[in-house]
Amino acid sequence: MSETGQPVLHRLRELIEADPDGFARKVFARLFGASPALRDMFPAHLSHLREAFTQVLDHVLEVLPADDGHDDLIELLAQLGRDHRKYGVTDKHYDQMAQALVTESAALMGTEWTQETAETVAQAMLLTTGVMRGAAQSAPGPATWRARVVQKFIINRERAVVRLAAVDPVPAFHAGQYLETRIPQWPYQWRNLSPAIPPNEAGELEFHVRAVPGGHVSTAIVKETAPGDVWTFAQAHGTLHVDPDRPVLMVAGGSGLAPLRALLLDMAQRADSPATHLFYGARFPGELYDLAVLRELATTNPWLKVTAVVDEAADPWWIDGAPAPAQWGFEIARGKVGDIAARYGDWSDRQVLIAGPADMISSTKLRLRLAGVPSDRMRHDPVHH
Ligand SMILES: NC(=O)C1=CN([C@@H]2O[C@H](COP(=O)(O)OP(=O)(O)OC[C@H]3O[C@@H](n4cnc5c(N)ncnc54)[C@H](O)[C@@H]3O)[C@@H](O)[C@H]2O)C=CC1
Repeated sequence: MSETGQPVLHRLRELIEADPDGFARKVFARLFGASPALRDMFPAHLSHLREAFTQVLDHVLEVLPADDGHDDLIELLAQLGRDHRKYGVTDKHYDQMAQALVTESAALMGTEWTQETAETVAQAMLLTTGVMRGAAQSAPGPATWRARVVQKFIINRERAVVRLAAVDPVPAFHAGQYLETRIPQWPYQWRNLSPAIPPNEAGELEFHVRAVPGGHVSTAIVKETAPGDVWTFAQAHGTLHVDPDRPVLMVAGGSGLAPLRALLLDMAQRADSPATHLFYGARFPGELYDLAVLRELATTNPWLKVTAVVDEAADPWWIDGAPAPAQWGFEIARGKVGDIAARYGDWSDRQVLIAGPADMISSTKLRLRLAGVPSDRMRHDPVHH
């Protein structure tokens, strides 16, 4: 960035900050005016999109004139470019976006818009969209791929297990990662879902889903998904993994078991799996439906130990006829799964993997840190509150 460029981008940032959403609205109006078909690729309500857009733009205008942070900015923009492939965004749209950004910046800067200002702003916007476009172009594999629902099991009124078979070639991903997922009932919504089995050559996928209160997509999966539905997947993300040279502590809350289960199934196929203790928590005994599978895994894999944890001793009326978890032979503790795990023993030499609801992840981390586990040895997926 040239020295004269710095104040220009600072000034533009300041002007946008006065009404970021208004600026975003005008940029998108211009963009969708140039490419009406693009509007159809996004959800009906664009407030989230505008919010994400203004955050990124603010970050760009802050970091570009700064002395450092450029590498992280480039990586962020590259990731954003790869993320946008699933919306059908093409090269032409990046040109239109850069143009819309420059035109709206000019309108906002009014009399401050000189030839030099114009050049600085155009350069910044072309760099931003150029990095996104470049990353999208060089991303390996297709933007999206599909799989068909072949089976669905209703566990109880809130939970279901869904099995799918891929209809397209499956891009490489690892056990423990999560996939950007779209279901036909909510065609514009993407959600991150963690497969509960490792990727395999047959292209089989399995998901364990709880209909979270107010969650449209998870509720549709539990209530409406049926064999024959075609789901669309985009990128795989996440860095949950097991290092073979250190014993493992896993803490799973509810459907957070999914990625850890995929890792355990993967570990069961290897010879060098480290000693692993899994704490599997649910609110009620009747929700510990996966203990049968874990029993089988633990029986054939002596490195695995499982402790089941429940919040409540008895099931509510709506959990009816679930098998009693004691029959699987695991110890069953009562309390919050993270508290029980932290109190159970000395984990200071362990690598720790945590998955589950956001509050469960943060409280489990805190407990374990107080119990002597270094933070940098605990892994979990990004948490969105
Ligand atoms: N990769 C991951 O980390 C995954 C995360 N999830 C997340 O899990 C959630 C769904 O899980 P559910 O089955 O509904 O779990 P749930 O609400 O039934 O809770 C299950 C366990 O988490 C513990 N827990 C819940 N809230 C807690 C809190 N505030 N503090 C401490 N412990 C708490 C409970 O004690 C229980 O043992 C969704 O929000 C979903 O996004 C789901 C799959 C994968």
